[in-house]
Amino acid sequence: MTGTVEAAARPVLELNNIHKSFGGVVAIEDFSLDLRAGEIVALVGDNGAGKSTLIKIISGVHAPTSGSIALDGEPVSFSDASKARSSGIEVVYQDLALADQQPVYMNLFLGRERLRGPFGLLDRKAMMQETQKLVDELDVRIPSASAVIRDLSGGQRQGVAIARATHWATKLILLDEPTAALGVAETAKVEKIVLALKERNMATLIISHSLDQVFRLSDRICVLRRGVQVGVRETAKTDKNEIVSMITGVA
Ligand SMILES: Nc1ncnc2c1ncn2[C@@H]1O[C@H](COP(=O)(O)OP(=O)(O)OP(=O)(O)O)[C@@H](O)[C@H]1O
Repeated sequence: MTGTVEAAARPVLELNNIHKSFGGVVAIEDFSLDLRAGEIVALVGDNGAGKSTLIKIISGVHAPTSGSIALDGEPVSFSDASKARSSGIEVVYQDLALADQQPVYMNLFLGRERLRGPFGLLDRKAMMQETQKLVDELDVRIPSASAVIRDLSGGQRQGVAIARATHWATKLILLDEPTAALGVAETAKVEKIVLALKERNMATLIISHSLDQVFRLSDRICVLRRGVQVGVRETAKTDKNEIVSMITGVA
């Protein structure tokens, strides 16, 4: 039992003193944050604060100039995004990377298809069944696992993208403005799916420009200002005024 408690308390992701420059531009100056299983942390900050750069560092797209990253207590250094993916980190971007002409189940397994038999044929039945189970669990409302992506609404597509990330992520899901392109009703549905990630014990980091959304979804809020982590607050113990003044630096 003690072991379980310790495992739950240990951060899934630790970012320590991350710094990132692009030539002369300092995008991240000094950033540290821990993320735990089953929690949603919102990353907020003004335009250009460095939020997307951080997501790209965690997901292996950019290497930090200095600083260290640990996953489950083990130091990691990803040479590219596929290394981060194979370590259990998945990203959902605002502009979806879904194949429009393909059915939902093929998108779920894109590049990682299930094969069967000696000739390595696509195991469509297994992929469809797994997809259906997952979309049911996450309550992603789509007509069926074989529906074609182009026939789905924006919210349904984003639901599929999050389901795909959930299927492959073992540790961490990064959501970069997942509802930026959606209307109110669709946003509400996607937020429900994001909240369901907590029940799957996933650690989730979400970038959002909507403070209303941040307060609906997150357990903690991490504020970034000009590349510096200026504070982390428990959502239940702060309010919008405090977060806005942390974002802007104006008390
Ligand atoms: N590949 C790059 N080359 C040079 N500079 C970059 C690069 N990527 C980001 N930057 C710079 O780093 C800083 C942080 O940018 P970033 O996109 O991470 O901010 P952001 O908080 O995600 O902003 P937004 O909310 O507008 O998306 C900016 O000054 C940006 O111009």
